Amino acid sequence: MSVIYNRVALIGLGLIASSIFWAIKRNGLAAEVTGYARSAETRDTARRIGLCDRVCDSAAEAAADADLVVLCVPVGAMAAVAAEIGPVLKPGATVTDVGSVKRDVIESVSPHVPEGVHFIPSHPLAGTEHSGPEAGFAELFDNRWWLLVPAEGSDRQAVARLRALWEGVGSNVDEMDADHHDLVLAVTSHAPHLIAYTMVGVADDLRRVTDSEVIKYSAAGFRDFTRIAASDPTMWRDVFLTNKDATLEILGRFTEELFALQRAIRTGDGDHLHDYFTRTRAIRRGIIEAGQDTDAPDFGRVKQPK
Ligand SMILES: NC(=O)c1ccc[n+]([C@@H]2O[C@H](COP(=O)([O-])OP(=O)(O)OC[C@H]3O[C@@H](n4cnc5c(N)ncnc54)[C@H](O)[C@@H]3O)[C@@H](O)[C@H]2O)c1
Ligand SMILES: O=C(O)C(=O)C[C@]1(C(=O)O)C=C[C@@H](O)C=C1
Repeated sequence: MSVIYNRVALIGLGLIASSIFWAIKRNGLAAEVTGYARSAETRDTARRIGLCDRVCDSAAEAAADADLVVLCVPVGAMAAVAAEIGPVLKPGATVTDVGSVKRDVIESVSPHVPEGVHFIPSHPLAGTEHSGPEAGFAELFDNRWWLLVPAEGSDRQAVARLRALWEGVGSNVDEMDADHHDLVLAVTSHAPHLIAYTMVGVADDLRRVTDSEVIKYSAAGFRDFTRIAASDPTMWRDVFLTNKDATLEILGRFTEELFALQRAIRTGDGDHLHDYFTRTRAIRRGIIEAGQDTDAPDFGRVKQPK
């Protein structure tokens, strides 16, 4: 593949930034990648592991002269970082972000983006429960969605160029409106994370009753919850504070369904439970059949006779 941006700057050097760096290097998509992280310790680690061609001591130094700046910090830190780099951005450059929430990021970053610089928010639908500069790997975005959230009237050439970069790191790219994005992600990512955090919290409370059995005998379903609940506390605090309305809307619906299932269990309504689980199983089969979860152990096996 060929160079898409001459110089890319990564602000915030954690899981997502380091994965972007390794994926850019894998396919030679930029001539130079600069980087900055707030803590000196993270910058030292980045230098030690060769993360970025040049690690800078300020966000402004990393962003100056960049053709593309990627904001890879927690959603709540986006505004401060944008304010710091705004004055040094060169005309014609593009700024994007990888934040898990889009409306809030647009409102907090846009005021700091000068005229003549393209701001094209984006979001990779890929991650792990790990964080920090050593957590990244080049394959993270392979065959995952990467959503672009351009404002109406955005420069289409700038959008196409950013699309080419994210396709170059292995993703499938789609465009979406910010509010729709935040609602969809509240269903598919934000509410599920909150439920996992809660379930693990409940188990931890119970542990005092059952000693270490909850951990010792934890079945696969619970182990999946513990993986999700190990995700970065700062990142997820910011997600819930900035995608408040959509998350509360989905949690409201979740609670209603939970009460209905609770009632079915109490009244012995097996038909309700069976019908409900049949419906949800069909959703899982649909995801696998659409080829959207190639990591799943049951991938390719769903067409067996029922
Ligand atoms: N982890 C995921 O699964 C995932 C997936 C998709 C998108 N995202 C989004 O990507 C962004 C980064 O997440 P991550 O998982 O890479 O986090 P991370 O914790 O691994 O890295 C965040 C980095 O930002 C730095 N940072 C924090 N505040 C800063 C500030 N004010 N100035 C400069 N640097 C600062 C931290 O030191 C760290 O290096 C978040 O906005 C998150 O919502 C995360
Ligand atoms: O796989 C995981 O560990 C993730 O939580 C990744 C995940 C998700 O919910 O799917 C988390 C947050 C994002 O903004 C995008 C992806």
